[in-house]
Amino acid sequence: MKEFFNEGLKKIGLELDEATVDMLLEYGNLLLDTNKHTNLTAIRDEKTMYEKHFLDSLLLQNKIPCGVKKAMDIGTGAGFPGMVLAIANPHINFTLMDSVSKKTKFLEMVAEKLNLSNVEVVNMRAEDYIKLEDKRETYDLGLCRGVSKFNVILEYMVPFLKVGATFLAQKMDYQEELEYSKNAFEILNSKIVKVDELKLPFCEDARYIFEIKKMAETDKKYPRRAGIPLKRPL
Ligand SMILES: C[S@@+](CC[C@H](N)C(=O)[O-])C[C@H]1O[C@@H](n2cnc3c(N)ncnc32)[C@H](O)[C@@H]1O
Repeated sequence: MKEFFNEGLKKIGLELDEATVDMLLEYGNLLLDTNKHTNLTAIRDEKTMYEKHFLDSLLLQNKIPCGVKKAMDIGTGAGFPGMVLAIANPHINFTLMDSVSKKTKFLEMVAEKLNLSNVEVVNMRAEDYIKLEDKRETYDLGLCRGVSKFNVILEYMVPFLKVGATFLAQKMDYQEELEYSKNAFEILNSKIVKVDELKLPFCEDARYIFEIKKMAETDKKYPRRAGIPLKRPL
C-alpha cells in the first residue's frame, strides 16, 4: 500500500518525508480496522480510501497560506481533510470538529496513538462551539469538505475566521449553488479569490478547491442558533 500511496503523492506533485507517510498509513490502518465494526466511512476498499480520502485531502497541502498557526475543520467526519493535514503539518494547530461522537472518539484515538500534540478534537456543532468559548475570529485557516452547500458552510465557518483569513472549501461540483449562495457571501463579507480544478490521481475524478477570503468582521448574530443555518440558509 505504501507504494500505491507514494505513487499517488507523486501524481499530485507532492513530496512528504517517509515518517509522515508512515503516520498517514498508520491512520489509514486504524480507519480500516475501526470501520469493520463502527461505520465511519462508506468507502471500504483500501486503495479507494487512500485515493478519495487521503490523497484528496492532500490536494490542499500546497494551498495552505504561509504563516497559518490555527486551522479549523468543521464536519471533519473520520478526519478529512483535517486529520490528514494535521499529520502533514505538525507546526499548525488543528481543531477537528464533528457533531457525531463515534467520529470524534475515533479521532481522539488516532491523535493518541500517533502522539499528535497539534490536534484538538471537538464533539459539538459549529453553531454551539463558537458560543461556548471565545473562539470568534481566532482562526487563520478554515477547512470543510462534504458538509453542505456554500450558503450553509459559510455561516458555520466564517465567524471562526480572523479578518483576512482563508477558507479552503472542497467541492465535487458547485455550479448551481454559487448562484443561490451569493447572499451568504455578501452577508458574511467573504469572497472567492480562486477556484482550482484538480483531478484525483488514479480515477481522475474532478475536484474543486475554492479559496475564499474573509474581508471584514462578521456580525455577531451569525451563526444563528444550531440547526437554523441548515434549515433556513442565508
Ligand atoms: C458527509 S460528512 C463529511 C465528513 C468529512 N469532512 C469527509 O469529507 O469525509 C459531514 C459531516 O459533517 C458533520 N456536521 C454536519 N453539520 C455539522 C455542524 N453544524 N457542526 C459540526 N459537524 C457537523 C456530520 O456529523 C458529518 O460527520
